[in-house]
Amino acid sequence: MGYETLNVDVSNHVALIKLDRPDALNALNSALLGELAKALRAAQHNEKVRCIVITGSEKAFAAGADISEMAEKSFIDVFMGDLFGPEVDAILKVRKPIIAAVAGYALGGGCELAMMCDFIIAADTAKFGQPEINLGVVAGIGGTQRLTRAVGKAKSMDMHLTGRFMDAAEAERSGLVSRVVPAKKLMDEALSAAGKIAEKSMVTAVAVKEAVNRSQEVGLTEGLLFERRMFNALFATEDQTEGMKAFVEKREPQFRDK
Ligand SMILES: CCCCCCCCCCCCC[C@H](O)CC(=O)SCCNC(=O)CCNC(=O)[C@H](O)C(C)(C)COP(=O)(O)OP(=O)(O)OC[C@H]1O[C@@H](n2cnc3c(N)ncnc32)[C@H](O)[C@@H]1OP(=O)(O)O
Repeated sequence: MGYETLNVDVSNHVALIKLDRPDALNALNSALLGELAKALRAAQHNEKVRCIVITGSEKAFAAGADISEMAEKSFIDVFMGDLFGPEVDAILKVRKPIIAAVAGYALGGGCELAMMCDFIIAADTAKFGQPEINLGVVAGIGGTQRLTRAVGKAKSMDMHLTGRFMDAAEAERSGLVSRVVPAKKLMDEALSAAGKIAEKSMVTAVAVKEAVNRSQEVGLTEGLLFERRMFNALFATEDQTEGMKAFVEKREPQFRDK
């Protein structure tokens, strides 16, 4: 499947999706977003794919929505056209784990895209920001909500109001990213993590993703109940039987549930 604005490669049960608009620092225009939605749907439906990695270039994961494209839009265009709504639905419907491998700029929609992934591995060159205020808008696909949940009100308010960027070290300290690696090792680290996930039980990985995401949506009591029902349910799977039997028999499990 050919793409104009992405490079997609599937190997070792991992789909690597590389944003490829280098001249615009991977600015997220409608063409790229349409192709990204298509690539994510393809990865979700491809039985060979068990984990997804989204990355950009050394200089930019994505420098945000494409400003030149947005500059032409009116209120009616964005309000009645549900600008970016379908694309956001596309990524949030993906049940397989998605890792964001971020080097360089992840700004505005680029930071929001990374935060919609399940976790972020950052190069030491990564710079995160929600500088929409400079353009006369607020973040439009989750920046004020997900960044605040990730790093707390103070830092989120600071970044949204001043438009300042957060470097990789601050992003790790703040809990926005799960780990920081030297830029040259970013892809090795991200693909290694994705490979490890791909070796796990698929049904269990999907359950983990749903349970952890639910913690961002509900209170503790409801979240604990959801987790408990998910734990109970997995005892109905062959992977739970195989996983626990393999441990007792001191051998590697051979997971099979999709
Ligand atoms: C299917 C799944 C998808 C699910 C997720 C959906 C995502 C949807 C995305 C839309 C989100 C909308 C809501 C969002 O909150 C709104 C925004 O994102 S607003 C944009 C926020 N970003 C910015 O404000 C950053 C703008 N860029 C800069 O400040 C600077 O470029 C920089 C990043 C600091 C780098 O500076 P420099 O190194 O000096 O480089 P240049 O500025 O010269 O840039 C090089 C080249 O790239 C072009 N460019 C850079 N950023 C953008 C951009 N955001 N849009 C368009 N073009 C951009 C720049 O114009 C230069 O091009 P040239 O002039 O050389 O032709």
